[in-house]
Amino acid sequence: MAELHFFTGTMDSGKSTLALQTNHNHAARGRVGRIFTTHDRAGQAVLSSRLGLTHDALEVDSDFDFWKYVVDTLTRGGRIDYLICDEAQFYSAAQIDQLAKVVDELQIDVFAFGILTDFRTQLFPGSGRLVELADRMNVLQVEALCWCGKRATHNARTENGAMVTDGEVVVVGDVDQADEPPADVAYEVLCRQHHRRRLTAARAKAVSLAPEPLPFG
Ligand SMILES: Nc1ncnc2c1ncn2[C@@H]1O[C@H](COP(=O)(O)OP(=O)(O)O)[C@@H](O)[C@H]1O
Ligand SMILES: Cc1cn([C@H]2C[C@H](O)[C@@H](COP(=O)(O)O)O2)c(=O)[nH]c1=O
Repeated sequence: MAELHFFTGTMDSGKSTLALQTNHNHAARGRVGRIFTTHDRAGQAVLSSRLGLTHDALEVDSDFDFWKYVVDTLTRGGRIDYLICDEAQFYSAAQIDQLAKVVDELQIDVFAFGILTDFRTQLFPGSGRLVELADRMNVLQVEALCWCGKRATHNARTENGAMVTDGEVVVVGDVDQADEPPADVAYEVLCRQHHRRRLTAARAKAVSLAPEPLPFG
């Protein structure tokens, strides 16, 4: 039986790497797949992993119809055994419904990868629909870590080094590896407590270096 799989984790937890590995393993056994992504950091129509691997992909724009694409391909004699769908948080709820229909009606496996929540801690529409519809939901085993050492569960956005909670939902960017000077817009993965307190690594460092008044008069 084909299934709709959803693999999720924070930014930088290895989702795109796993997407490429999944494709590699299925292709190595002679299965024929299609790779989709949207708004990848590396540009249009490419799926990229921070480990350096990339693969050509089909770019999913807002009016792309997965059901129509697959049915058209099969009707023209093409073969599709599975779909790899990266950055699935950016897909619309309707596109996730199309993926579920592809699984149920055409017995084609779908492997979707994406972050659950945005920089405001709210579910992306595509991810929310995947949580509702997926046969299997898997949280990535490689844990991204907050600066404090706890498991990172949230994606923070920083602007010029300061964490923000207002702005456009979709802004392509990368995790800020303590860049100096900080990027205009970057991301940092945090545990919930430090996301709530807006305590990024840079701010925690600044606070810890601030001179402390002695407890004497
Ligand atoms: N230089 C490196 N050496 C080993 N692992 C790395 C290196 N750079 C990145 N990684 C691994 O790659 C992961 C990010 O992979 P990626 O697939 O791009 O993540 P995601 O798609 O979830 O944002 C990191 O969590 C880390 O485990
Ligand atoms: C939290 C958040 C992220 N994004 C963007 C930033 C990146 O381009 C992708 C996530 O990619 P990754 O492979 O999981 O690192 O999403 C965004 O647009 N809005 C957000 O709130």
